[in-house]
Amino acid sequence: MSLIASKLYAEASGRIILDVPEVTFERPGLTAIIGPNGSGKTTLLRALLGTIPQPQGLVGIEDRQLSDHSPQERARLIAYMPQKTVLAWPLPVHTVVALGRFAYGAVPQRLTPEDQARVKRVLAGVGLWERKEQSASTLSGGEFAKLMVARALAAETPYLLADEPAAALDPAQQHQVLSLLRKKADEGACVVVIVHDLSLAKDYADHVALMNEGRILATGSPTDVLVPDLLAKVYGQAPLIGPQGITFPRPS
Ligand SMILES: Nc1ncnc2c1ncn2[C@@H]1O[C@H](COP(=O)(O)OP(=O)(O)OP(=O)(O)O)[C@@H](O)[C@H]1O
Repeated sequence: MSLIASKLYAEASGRIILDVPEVTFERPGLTAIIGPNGSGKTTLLRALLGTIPQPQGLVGIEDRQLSDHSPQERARLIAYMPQKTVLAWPLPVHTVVALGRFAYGAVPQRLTPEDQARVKRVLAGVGLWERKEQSASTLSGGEFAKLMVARALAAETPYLLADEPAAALDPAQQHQVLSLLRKKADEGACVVVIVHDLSLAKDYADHVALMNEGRILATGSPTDVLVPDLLAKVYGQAPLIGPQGITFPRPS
């Protein structure tokens, strides 16, 4: 089982911002999408989800076109964590996570015992269970990012697309969040996650897709893709790759 997309394409302001003839994301598995700012990572996820219309493009999931699934089926199939989330109302933390159960017919004030257990489990998993009554609008940036992870995990979808879920987090919390996503993949899901920290890609991903100028330049295992020559092509300089991680030297 997998998510297979073909002929994904987008232009903006007369410029090609996405051109992906074919890409496959394995299930189970965790794929890290890496690439410099503006290389098309978010555009790729949005094209997969259909929020950027794809007249020629095809996105197949579980042997059917994503567009053939009803909205409720889609919500049970694929969860999306956007890079920026704005909450319309100052809802308590536990209610925000309960929203992740909507596809199962949950109403926040009347959760089934199964919904309640799931909400508790995911909030505890990101260390926010004690904050369940706090208004989500008062959480710190990092706490809010973890809340979004909890909401996505509450949906229990076999596919999860996450756009920089670790960007606002301190190093320890980054590992906590990536570990949760890793666990989801180990439990059978297809997790596609955009990360900027190449060490996280190396530590947690089964597959890495390297993007540049709207195209996927390379895909493969972290060992295949996270190599100095390839990375230097897109980041402009070769990183230092060692047991402690992948870092870029100060520009001289
Ligand atoms: N609606 C739009 N109009 C004009 N340009 C756009 C539009 N949407 C995206 N772009 C451009 O497309 C390019 C790819 O954007 P995208 O958000 O996919 O990059 P990214 O790799 O996710 O970047 P980052 O790492 O900075 O989040 C960028 O140069 C962006 O400015």
